Amino acid sequence: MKKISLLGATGSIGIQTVDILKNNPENFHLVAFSSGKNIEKTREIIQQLHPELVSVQEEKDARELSKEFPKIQFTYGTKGLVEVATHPDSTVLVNAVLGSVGLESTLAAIRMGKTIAIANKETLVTAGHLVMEEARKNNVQILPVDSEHSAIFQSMNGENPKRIERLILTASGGSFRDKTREQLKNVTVKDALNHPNWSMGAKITIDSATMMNKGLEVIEAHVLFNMPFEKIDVLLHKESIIHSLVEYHDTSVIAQLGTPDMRVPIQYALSYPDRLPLVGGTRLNLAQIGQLHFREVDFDRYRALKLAYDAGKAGGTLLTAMNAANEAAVALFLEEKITFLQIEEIIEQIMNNHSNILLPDLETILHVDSETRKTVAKLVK
Ligand SMILES: NC(=O)C1=CN([C@@H]2O[C@H](COP(=O)(O)OP(=O)(O)OC[C@H]3O[C@@H](n4cnc5c(N)ncnc54)[C@H](OP(=O)(O)O)[C@@H]3O)[C@@H](O)[C@H]2O)C=CC1
Ligand SMILES: CC(=O)[C@@H](O)[C@H](O)COP(=O)(O)O
Ligand SMILES: [Mn+2]
Repeated sequence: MKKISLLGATGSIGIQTVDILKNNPENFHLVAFSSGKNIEKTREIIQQLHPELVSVQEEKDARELSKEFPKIQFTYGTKGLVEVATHPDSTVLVNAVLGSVGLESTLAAIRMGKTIAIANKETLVTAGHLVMEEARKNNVQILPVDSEHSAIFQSMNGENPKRIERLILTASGGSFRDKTREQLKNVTVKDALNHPNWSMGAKITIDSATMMNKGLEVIEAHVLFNMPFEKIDVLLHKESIIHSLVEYHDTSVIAQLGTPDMRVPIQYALSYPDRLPLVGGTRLNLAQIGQLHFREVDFDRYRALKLAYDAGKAGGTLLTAMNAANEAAVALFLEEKITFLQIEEIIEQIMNNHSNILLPDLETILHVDSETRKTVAKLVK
């Protein structure tokens, strides 16, 4: 029986994780979870899985819930995320919270020796070197949940990492993959939220449309698999059936395939090194699909992807600034305060004006993160 702490239980990844836990009560037990502002969903999860500790975003919600559920302990805010992540009874942390707010709790859980199943890519982008260094020191495994990284992880199983020639991340191209840059000028939030293959949270769906999602994933792959950026490629593959590939030095290419269903990588990270049957999973029928398509990525069309490679190669606080600028700009786009193309313009402006600090400590990262968000807010006023 694995005992689980879950950050971001009310989100897209969180809800799918909860489903897996519900379907496998003999394998997993939810000890503690966090949510944000969705109190209805928080109640539902409490009633279904009876955790010991729950953290919400606002203090007032924690107070209200503790009246309703007197046997459960409630906490809130950033300290609440840390309390959930470090609950003494859990051995695994599933980090499915959105954004760099997940950083401190991840580091705290690693210091407690917990296995980390990580969907929260912003944490790995903003402070990958700190996370991996802490994991090494504490002999902790960081297991990928992101579909591409899970595919790479599965394609590396039993292989010697020194024999890898390159990692190939597949990209669907997002909601606007068939549009030119000219056509992107007038796209709406509603259009951008219409991902062709995946049903996900709003922020990552916009990231897919700008291709910043793939940029964050290139950096995530560099961090998780210790691979230089020159050996990480992106390949457009509109069907999202091949979830990513690893090419070896003997020219062999090993990939992981499947119908687009995030429950597969989530469950694999939870059951690793075993595999469990997926309740309600859809089997891949390649004969029915008939054809898969591949295309080289155009860095002029997908400027955000180029910016992410640039930040990745530079390293340091430029990564934090890029990530925070993206988080802030996407939030503004979702509030209809800026246009779609302004997202990458803002990121580029922040990156151009940033004085980079290499190998930053946690305090520096948190400072750059919050200052960048303030600068973006001022730029848009
Ligand atoms: N969705 C997907 O299929 C995939 C997602 N990922 C990554 O997983 C992470 C989560 O994505 P996704 O599930 O789509 O996101 P969602 O927006 O659907 O969910 C985010 C979760 O985080 C909570 N949350 C947001 N802000 C805060 C905050 N400030 N404090 C505490 N909790 C907060 C939300 O709470 P509430 O809703 O209650 O307010 C919710 O539980 C992201 O890093 C994303 O890139 C990676 C691969 C695929
Ligand atoms: C499901 C998942 O892992 C997402 O990150 C997905 O990859 C988004 O798809 P694209 O970024 O390829 O459009
Ligand atoms: Mn992904």
